[in-house]
Amino acid sequence: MFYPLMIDLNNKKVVLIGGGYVSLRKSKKFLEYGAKVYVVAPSFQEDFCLLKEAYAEKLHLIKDNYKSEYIVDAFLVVASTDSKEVNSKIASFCVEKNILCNVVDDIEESSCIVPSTVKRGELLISVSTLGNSPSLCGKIRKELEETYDEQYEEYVKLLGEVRKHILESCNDNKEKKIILNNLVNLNLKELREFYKELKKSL
Ligand SMILES: C[C@@]1(CC(=O)O)c2cc3[nH]c(cc4nc(cc5[nH]c(cc(n2)[C@H]1CCC(=O)O)[C@@](C)(CC(=O)O)[C@@H]5CCC(=O)O)C(CC(=O)O)=C4CCC(=O)O)c(CCC(=O)O)c3CC(=O)O
Ligand SMILES: NC(=O)C1=CN([C@@H]2O[C@H](COP(=O)(O)OP(=O)(O)OC[C@H]3O[C@@H](n4cnc5c(N)ncnc54)[C@H](O)[C@@H]3O)[C@@H](O)[C@H]2O)C=CC1
Repeated sequence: MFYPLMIDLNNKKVVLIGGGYVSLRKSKKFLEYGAKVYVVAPSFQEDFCLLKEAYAEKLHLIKDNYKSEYIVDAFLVVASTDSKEVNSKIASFCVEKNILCNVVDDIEESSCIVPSTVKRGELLISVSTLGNSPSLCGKIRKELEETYDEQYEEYVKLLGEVRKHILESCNDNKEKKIILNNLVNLNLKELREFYKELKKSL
């Protein structure tokens, strides 16, 4: 059973074995979330060069076939070669060493899988079908991107600011909860006004 959990990957060592399209897509995402990314493969999809230019410090490309020495100290490993045998060997090593492992061609051998995500600043929405249909994940993600548009970046940030002030200034727990519950019924314009008034009163 997969438990939905948010993991801080900042400066964590993530190793992807395989340098194809799937590895490229996943590497980009890990880099966006601050991981130190190592990719091991005998040959790389050409866009890895562009990614290396953008993330000179954080991305390391190692031209070699898989060897366990590349993953022994990893926090998270992605087995993303086009060989079932190699991917399976990587997965077994990770089980033995207690390393999180995402196997791109076998959910049964994966100890973690990657959901689709919509990120609007500090609002993060994830969608999973537990491997039944990655295409449905993509479809739902696109629908959510329309419902939760770019405005939500400012909206969630403001909610966070207002909440901080209310937690500091309101001592009545019941009242505090009612205010916080009702805040999310304001639209962005109303919330901006509310925040302006709140700051004036401090
Ligand atoms: C189990 C899992 C393991 C993992 O990778 O973590 C897995 C496994 C496999 N994917 C396959 C295929 C495709 N995957 C995508 C896309 C995504 N795949 C992602 C996650 C996951 N994929 C995990 C489960 C997620 C869940 O269901 O909750 C997403 C959400 C996140 C990400 O990878 O970043 C990202 C969507 C990004 C977005 O659009 O938002 C597309 C679409 C495309 O490429 O256009 C296709 C082709 C169409 C199709 O198959 O639907 C195959 C068959 C390979 C083969 O042909 O043999 C396997 C292996 C198998 O099924 O055994
Ligand atoms: N989880 C997902 O979202 C998806 C998974 N897949 C699966 O992912 C696998 C990989 O797909 P692509 O990236 O498109 O393949 P690809 O053919 O573009 O890339 C495969 C990579 O693996 C490398 N490789 C092969 N043997 C290796 C070894 N011993 N050590 C290190 N690297 C090695 C190759 O050099 C190449 O860079 C497919 O077999 C498919 O089953 C495919 C689509 C989506």
